[in-house]
Amino acid sequence: MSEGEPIKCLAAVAYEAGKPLTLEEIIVEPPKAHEVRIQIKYTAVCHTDAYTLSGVDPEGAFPSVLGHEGAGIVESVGKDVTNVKVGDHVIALYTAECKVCKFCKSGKTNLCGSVRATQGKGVMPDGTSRFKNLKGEALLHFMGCSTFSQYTVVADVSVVAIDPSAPLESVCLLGCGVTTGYGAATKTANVQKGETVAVFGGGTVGLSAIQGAKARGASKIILIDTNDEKKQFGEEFGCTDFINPKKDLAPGQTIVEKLVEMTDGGLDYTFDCTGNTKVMRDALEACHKGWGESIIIGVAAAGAEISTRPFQLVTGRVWKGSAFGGIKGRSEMGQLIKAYQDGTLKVDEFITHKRPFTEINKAFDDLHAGSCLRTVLDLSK
Ligand SMILES: NC(=O)C1=CN([C@@H]2O[C@H](COP(=O)(O)OP(=O)(O)OC[C@H]3O[C@@H](n4cnc5c(N)ncnc54)[C@H](OP(=O)(O)O)[C@@H]3O)[C@@H](O)[C@H]2O)C=CC1
Ligand SMILES: N[C@@H](CCC(=O)N[C@@H](CSC=O)C(=O)NCC(=O)O)C(=O)O
Ligand SMILES: [Zn+2]
Ligand SMILES: [Zn+2]
Repeated sequence: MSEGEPIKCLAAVAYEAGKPLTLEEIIVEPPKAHEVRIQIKYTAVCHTDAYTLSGVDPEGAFPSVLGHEGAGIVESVGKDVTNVKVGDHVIALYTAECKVCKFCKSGKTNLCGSVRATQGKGVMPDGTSRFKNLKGEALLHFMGCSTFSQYTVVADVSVVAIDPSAPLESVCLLGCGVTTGYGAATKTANVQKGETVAVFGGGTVGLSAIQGAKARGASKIILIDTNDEKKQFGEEFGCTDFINPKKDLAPGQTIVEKLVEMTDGGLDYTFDCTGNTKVMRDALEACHKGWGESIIIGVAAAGAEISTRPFQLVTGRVWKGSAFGGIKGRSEMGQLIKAYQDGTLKVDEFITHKRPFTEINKAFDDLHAGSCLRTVLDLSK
């Protein structure tokens, strides 16, 4: 029984920006009150992990244990934890849901204020870390999850129990990418039957937005990606058209002009799933005058800013953002799991690569290949 005791296990530690992760044994302390220790079984690598490791995230701090798209089994719980118990199958939530804070009670957002401040500093709500290396140096947490470790500790508001029959190897993707894109289309934008949609960036997030738009019966779903390999993926998830702006535009034509021409004046909804601020501008300006809404999902580096002519907004286009697809993790994850089990939500189709945990640095390399959507790492290997 490891309950109440520190656990020594394998983790991938980010010691320095821009450097590979170091696979080493670390010590994971037992959970304190309102904390949960999870044995992580599977984790995927999201573009945001690479973004933070690259050093451009204003909240990125080192040394830390990255990873936020993971699933596992509760090993032990601290005092006063009531929402999960030992043995539960769980998904870690980088967007907490406490159900009692101003945000949670507002009915207007899935953002939760309960642990966000300490989460952004890489510590648990009491201001300390549960991770240390074998030299005794504290290691920071990441996004309230730190799934690149065989064991992690999270706040109780940052974890949801799921149906144990759902394969953890697949549903770990609901911890970020799939939920984010699908929710952005079905919740944040709330796309309706017959509406038109353009998605910039055909990674897991963009393809999930396409999947959500298709589920809602969108009449036209255009995927824009600079990589032709994404056309086939786009079609598999439901896009009706594909544009590679590097080669599919007429001489002198802009992507905005092309999209406006294809949609009788512009899109009802556009989604940025690239993190590129120039793309964000195009996505806004490709919206229909009077009502088109552009949803920013992509994460941009420290110092990057968006711009457009205010006239674009004066004339009725709307700029919005979406975190974790607007999904409240503890209340709504069950519905997504069920949709996956019913076969109405594609998840397995995003797993293009599988690797043992010890190959985690190769999984970061995989991200740069057009053929890779997600690499799932098995933490038992
Ligand atoms: N708001 C939120 O809650 C979340 C945000 N994110 C963010 O969403 C973004 C997408 O994540 P993910 O799907 O994992 O990332 P990927 O890198 O897998 O997907 C991005 C896609 O956009 C393509 N792309 C890059 N530049 C352009 C461009 N100028 N025009 C069109 N397409 C382009 C990329 O092509 P290529 O590979 O050739 O560069 C790639 O196919 C990231 O910024 C990530 O950090 C992720 C999860 C949650
Ligand atoms: N830390 C960054 C911002 C990073 C960011 O925007 N994260 C997204 C999730 S990305 C998942 O893969 C998000 O949900 N943000 C909301 C939040 O509360 O963090 C910075 O400081 O710019
Ligand atoms: Zn992510
Ligand atoms: Zn809350």
